[in-house]
Amino acid sequence: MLSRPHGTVRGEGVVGSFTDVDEASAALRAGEVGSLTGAIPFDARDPAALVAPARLRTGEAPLSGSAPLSRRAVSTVSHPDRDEHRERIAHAVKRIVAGDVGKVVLARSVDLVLDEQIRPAELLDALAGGNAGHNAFGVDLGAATGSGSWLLGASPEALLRKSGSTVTCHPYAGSAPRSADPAVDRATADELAASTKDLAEHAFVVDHLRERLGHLCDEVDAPSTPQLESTGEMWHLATPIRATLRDPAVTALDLALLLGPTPAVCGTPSDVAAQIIREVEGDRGFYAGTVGWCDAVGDGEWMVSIRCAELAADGRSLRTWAGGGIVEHSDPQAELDETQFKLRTVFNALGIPLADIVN
Ligand SMILES: C=C(O[C@@H]1C=C(C(=O)O)C=C[C@H]1O)C(=O)O
Repeated sequence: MLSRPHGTVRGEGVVGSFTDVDEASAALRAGEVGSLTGAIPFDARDPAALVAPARLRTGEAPLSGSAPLSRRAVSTVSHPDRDEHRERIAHAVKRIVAGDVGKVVLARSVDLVLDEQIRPAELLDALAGGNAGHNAFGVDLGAATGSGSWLLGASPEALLRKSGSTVTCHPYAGSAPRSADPAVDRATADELAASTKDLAEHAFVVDHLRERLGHLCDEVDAPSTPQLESTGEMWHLATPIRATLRDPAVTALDLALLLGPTPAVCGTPSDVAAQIIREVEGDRGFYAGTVGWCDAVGDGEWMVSIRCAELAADGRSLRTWAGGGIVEHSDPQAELDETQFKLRTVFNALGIPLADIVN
């Protein structure tokens, strides 16, 4: 299920499931399945959770959402701890200065155990209620992987949307926290829009998308300056990109594999950044991959899987993540703080104070 400001897409029933993205793509192309929905991990070679639903229901209004839940955390542990995350950032800055990589996105995860079980639909509604666009997604990972877990989130970032020969992307990169004080909130946003460090961090993503889209599209239109956009918790720099495919038969799923993971969640050059992330963080699972859908004619929408959590089959254990782009002028403490603010999306939906993180 994907809730977006322009409507909701819901897969109902399962007629097939795939852990191999290429097999899924081939089945769609051959007409063996009518549509695909689900999640692709950060490393697309790892098992995906894609299903062919019996029915793809489109065109419903965005989820109206609910108030936050009011759960308590029995335990809340961060991997790595804050000191180590700062050290990792300082080390990444050294590698950037040494010329090994231009940008790399480093993330940390937080494991929570709740006092009481939650149902995936409850968390989905709370996530949708936490942002003005009612962005939210929920993917049953068990349908393809057998794990019985769900990936649930409120990502504001569209990797791509494809309709006919038109592709739009809406990358986010460059971040600052929202404030309850309107004057502070505005000043923070203005500072972000003028920050050379954040503009540079953002440009890596737009350059990547221009280059990748250029392989398949005649025209790629993007404004030269990003715009400010907000979620309930964060301000971001965002760029609306629009391109026209030479061959409209290219599917939204093909495009998701071509475009992601972008330097908003990986880095530049992509292969070097991905290697650093694997060495430093290990396996990211479904975090920073993509979730979405693709129909029989290849239209669809795929979101970047951030501001999300994996809810285990027991309904009480969750893992959430937050990361940030590291560039030459990144400050380890500011980057650590940024991950704290980003973690609020899931913590706020659960009704758990961030201060509950023990390390
Ligand atoms: C990596 C995350 O967010 C991404 C990184 C951003 C940044 O570094 O400024 C901004 C938005 C997202 O593209 C996350 O939320 O975990």
